Amino acid sequence: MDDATTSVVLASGSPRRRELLGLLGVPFRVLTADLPEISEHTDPARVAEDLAVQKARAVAERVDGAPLVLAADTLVALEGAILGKPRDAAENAAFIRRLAGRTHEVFTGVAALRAGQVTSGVERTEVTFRALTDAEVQHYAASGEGLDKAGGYGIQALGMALVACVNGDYSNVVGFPLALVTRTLRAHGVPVWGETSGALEGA
Ligand SMILES: Cc1cn([C@H]2C[C@H](O)[C@@H](COP(=O)(O)OP(=O)(O)OP(=O)(O)O)O2)c(=O)[nH]c1=O
Repeated sequence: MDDATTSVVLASGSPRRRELLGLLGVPFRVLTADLPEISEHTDPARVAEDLAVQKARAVAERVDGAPLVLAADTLVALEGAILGKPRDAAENAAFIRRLAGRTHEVFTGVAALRAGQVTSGVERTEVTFRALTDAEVQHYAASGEGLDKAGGYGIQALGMALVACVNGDYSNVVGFPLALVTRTLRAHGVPVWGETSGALEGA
């Protein structure tokens, strides 16, 4: 397969997504587009998928040739409410207080677009926070770690200390569900881990 059909553009400014896509051994470049994260949907799974498609489309408009443009969007849902990124430390503390002692869902939508053809999917993981004291909530919010993250926490760093249990794909919580991304890349003919076409038939 030549380079034109296997080249991948990651439509994301997230360092986590860059790192996780790197684990799959897929060469890629990064291109981002600023867009307001607004969806006409209300169901969290549909919102995450829709925003991923919007991000992929916005970047695809700016690329030459026909690379595969890959985008993702992560959000946290608690009892029907969607928690995006907190505006400041006070809102971050409010998010963490709401999540404490409860189970919430993390949805990441993944979209892949090439030459106007888009495929998309969504992954869901349940995360349960342990009960937290007010001092713990304040300590975490003051760290600033959660400010650029959906739900106001990062499970891959200090936020790990808030978590009692994870049910589902861990990489989905970090923002890039590797099993779904692998399936998506293969469906578009992009080899993962240096495999040759057909080497992992049916995987
Ligand atoms: C819940 C959780 C989210 N996150 C991150 C993943 C996403 O980067 C971010 C959610 O915001 P997104 O809007 O999904 O992504 P982004 O703005 O960081 O990057 P881009 O749109 O350019 O791709 O929250 C973690 O890193 N750890 C976590 O535990």
